[in-house]
Amino acid sequence: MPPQKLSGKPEELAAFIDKFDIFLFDCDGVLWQGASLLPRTAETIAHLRSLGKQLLFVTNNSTKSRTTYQAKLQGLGIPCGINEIFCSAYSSAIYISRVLRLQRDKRVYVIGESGIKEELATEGVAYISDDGGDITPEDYDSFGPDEDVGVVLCGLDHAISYRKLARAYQYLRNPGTVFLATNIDSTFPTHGKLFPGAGAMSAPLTYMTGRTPVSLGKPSQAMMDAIEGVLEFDRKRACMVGDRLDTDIRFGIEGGLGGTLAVLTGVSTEEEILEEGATVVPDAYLDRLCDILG
Ligand SMILES: O=C(O)[C@H](O)[C@H](O)COP(=O)(O)O
Repeated sequence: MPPQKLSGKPEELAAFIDKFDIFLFDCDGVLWQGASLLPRTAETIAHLRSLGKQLLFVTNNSTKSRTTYQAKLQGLGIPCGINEIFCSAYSSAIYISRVLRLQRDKRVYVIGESGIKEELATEGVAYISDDGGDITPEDYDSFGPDEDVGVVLCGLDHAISYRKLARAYQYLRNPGTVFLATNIDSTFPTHGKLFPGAGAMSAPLTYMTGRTPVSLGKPSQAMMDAIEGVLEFDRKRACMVGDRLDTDIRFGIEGGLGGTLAVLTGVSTEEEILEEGATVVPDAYLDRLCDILG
């Protein structure tokens, strides 16, 4: 069935919203673009809360920790609890400490930003990273496989460099080193345009090593399982709201959620949503999130 466009159709929209007790919100491209909140977002979130809906903010953006997201949301006028936030930096840290159970004497080599480092520290996982300066003759001599590095974890890094990648490549030459990515989004929506996403950071390593990272962000169900590990909810009464078909909407569909709702303020376009033969199709879509307010 083609997805229903719900903008400007208050009755259909109310009936759709009524089907769910919990809404999982993607962040970049749904709530905000970069530092700018999209129009009337805080009001829309408050409206859903006033209807008694449970909310969860689920973002692939690993540059911030849950604590920093909580401060960002609150600063933008969206009060929320820390347990309402789930980011790919957190799901990666949980995966490394609780699923992989990385030995205490092993370290994680991080390509990424403070969000990953903070979440690893909270889980008690030791990590190293590189400052990313120019590679030097000494680096060519000293870089090499390191038995102490058990995991290479790659996320969005606005200061990605040859040196960071060269070091990761040496660690990954050891087949025992686990290769993880916080998420593998090809692009990242900000300032009304698309820029390279986290997947563009790990892709050169895949090209170099022939190895594909395990991704801990949407649409990976490892993220859904991690969410369920901390929050009990009925999947059939849950709706995933997102701007991206291949991550958010696919995450909801493959997770067996009761519904998926796309918005057109981020990556995926109306043409892609309505494309004949599309493999990932939301149940419904809106021009923008605040259309929920009518
Ligand atoms: O490349 C990335 O990391 C992502 O494009 C970005 O951070 C997505 O965040 P989300 O839309 O899940 O909030």
